[in-house]
Amino acid sequence: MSSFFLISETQPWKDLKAHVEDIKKTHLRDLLTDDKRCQSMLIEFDDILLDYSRQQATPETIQRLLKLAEAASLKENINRMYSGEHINSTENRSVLHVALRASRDAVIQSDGKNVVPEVWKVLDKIQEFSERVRNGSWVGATGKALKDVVAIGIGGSFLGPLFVHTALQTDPEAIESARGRQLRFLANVDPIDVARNITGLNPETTLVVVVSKTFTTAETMLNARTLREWISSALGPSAVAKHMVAVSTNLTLVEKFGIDPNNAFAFWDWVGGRYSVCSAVGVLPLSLQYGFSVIEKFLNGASSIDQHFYSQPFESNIPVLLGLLSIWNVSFLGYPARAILPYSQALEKLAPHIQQVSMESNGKGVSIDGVPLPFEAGEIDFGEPGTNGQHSFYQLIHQGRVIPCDFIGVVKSQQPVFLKGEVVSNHDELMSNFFAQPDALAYGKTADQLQKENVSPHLIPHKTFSGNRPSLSLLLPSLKAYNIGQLLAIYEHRIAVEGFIWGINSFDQWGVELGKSLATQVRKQLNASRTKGEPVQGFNFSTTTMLNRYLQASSDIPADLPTALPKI
Ligand SMILES: O=P(O)(O)OC[C@H]1O[C@](O)(CO)[C@@H](O)[C@@H]1O
Repeated sequence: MSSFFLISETQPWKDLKAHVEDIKKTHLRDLLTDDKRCQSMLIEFDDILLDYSRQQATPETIQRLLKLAEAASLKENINRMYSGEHINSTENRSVLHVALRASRDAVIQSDGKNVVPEVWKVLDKIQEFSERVRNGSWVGATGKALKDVVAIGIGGSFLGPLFVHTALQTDPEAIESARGRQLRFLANVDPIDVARNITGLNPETTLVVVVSKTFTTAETMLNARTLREWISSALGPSAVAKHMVAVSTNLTLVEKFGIDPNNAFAFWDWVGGRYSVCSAVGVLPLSLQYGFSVIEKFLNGASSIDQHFYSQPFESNIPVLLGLLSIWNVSFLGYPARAILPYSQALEKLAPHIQQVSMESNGKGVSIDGVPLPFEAGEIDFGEPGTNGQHSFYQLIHQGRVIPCDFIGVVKSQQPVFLKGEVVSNHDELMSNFFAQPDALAYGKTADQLQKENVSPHLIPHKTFSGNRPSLSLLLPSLKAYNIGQLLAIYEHRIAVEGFIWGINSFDQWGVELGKSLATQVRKQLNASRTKGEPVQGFNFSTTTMLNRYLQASSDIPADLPTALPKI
C-alpha cells in the first residue's frame, strides 16, 4: 500500500475487477429477460425516469459499486462539497455551485460566511437590470432601447449559457418572453466569429456582456476590445458605459477595462468556470433574453436535483448511480468514451457543454494528493441529437467500438407537429427511434436470425450485430426551463461523483495552462517579426519552419494597419 490513498488499492475496487469476468459471460439480451432486475434499475424522481437496465450490470454489480462509493467516502465528499470545505485543494477553494440555485432562505457556508445572501443580491440586481433593459428604461447612447445582446466569453463562460439558450429558444413560454430580442455568443478569438456575431446588428441597439471569471482570458479580452471598438467607432467612446456590462470575479480589472463597476455582476472564486452557468455568467445574458422569471425556473430545476443528490440514498440517487455506472464502464469494462444522445434538437448544445464539464473536470493523471494514477481517469464525451447522429456515427456504435450511450428523451415536444394522414405525430416518429436504438444496441442481431431471413451467406458477417452494447435512458416530462435545470445538475453531479470515486480533483484545470503560455511566446514572436523584422528564434525546427512560412506568406499585410472591423 502506498502512503497515499488510491481507490484502486481498496478491496471493493479489486472485487469489481474480479466481477468483470462474471459480467462478460452474460449477454444483455439475457439480462433483459429478468424483469425483477429491470424493475430494480428504474428510478423515478421529480417526473424524470431513469432506466439503466441496459447497462452490463446486475444488482450484484450495483452492490459492489455502492461498496466502492463507501470506500471512496463518497457521502463524506458530497457533504464536504455542500458544506463549503476547500475541496478544490490545488486552488484552495470551495466548490459551491449548488449555492447559486439555493432558495433565498438556505444557509450555505464558505469560509465561515453564509454565501446565499450574496448570491441573491446579485440575482436581484440581474432581475432589476434585465427588466430595465427589456422594458426600455435602460437605453443606449442614442436613446434607443437595447434589443440585442452579444455575450462575449469562452469555455465555461460560454458553453453552459449557450446550451441553456439553445434549449430555451423553442420553448413556447421562452419564445413569448424573448419576442423581438436576440442573444448571440461570441467565443472564438477567430475574427470570423466577430464577423458572424455583429452581422446584422446595430451598435445603437446592442448591449455587449463581457463574461470572464478572471477577466484575463486572451480570447475574451481581445473580443471585448474589438466590440468596444465597434461601439465607440460608431457611437463615440462615451457610449461604452451604456452598451457594455460585465460578469466577473475580478471587478478591479472590469473597471480598468472601462466598464462602470456599477454595471458589473459579480460571482465568486468558489464557482468553477464550467460550473458557472447558474451564476451571473448564464443568468444575466439569459435573463436579458428571456426575463428573470423564466430563468428562475431553470435555477429551481437545478436546485431540485441538488437536494435529491444531497439527501437521497445512493441506491436511488440519479447522479450517484449515473456516476457509478460511468466508473464501471470506464475503469472496469474498459470503455473510455460516452455518447450523449438527446432525442431533442433543443438539446443540441448539451454534448458540447458536458464535454467541457466532464473532460476539463476529470481528465487528470494524478490523484488529489498528486500521486500518478495507476488507472485512466476521465472519459471521452461526444454526442449529437438523435436522429441526426444515427445517420452519422451510430454505425461505429452498433458494429464497431463499444461506446456506452446516454439516450435522453422528452415526453412532450416543445413544438409538436401532427400531420393528418401520417401514422404518428412527428414527435412520436422521433421517439420511435429513441425507444428502438437502446434495444438494437443491447440485443443486436445474430447470424441465426439472418439465416432465417434468407440473407445471403456472404452478407451475414456484415449484417450481424453483436449486441451487448450498454446504454441508459433518461426520460424527461418536457423541456421547460425547469427541466433544463434538472438535466444540467444531473450531469454536473454525475461528473463530481466520478471524480470523487477516482480520487482526483475535478475542480481545477491546470492542463489548459501550458498551451496558453506557449501561445504567449508565439504572439511575442509574431509581433517582433512583423514590426521589427526580427527572425524567428527559440522554437524547434518544425515550429520555426511553420512560423516562417506563415510570416512570409502574409508579408503583404503591413504591421501598422489602421483599425479594421469585419465588413460582412
Ligand atoms: O471565464 P474565464 O476566466 O474567461 O475563463 C474561461 C475558461 O478558460 C478556462 O480557464 C480554460 O479553458 C476554463 O476553465 C474557463 O471556463
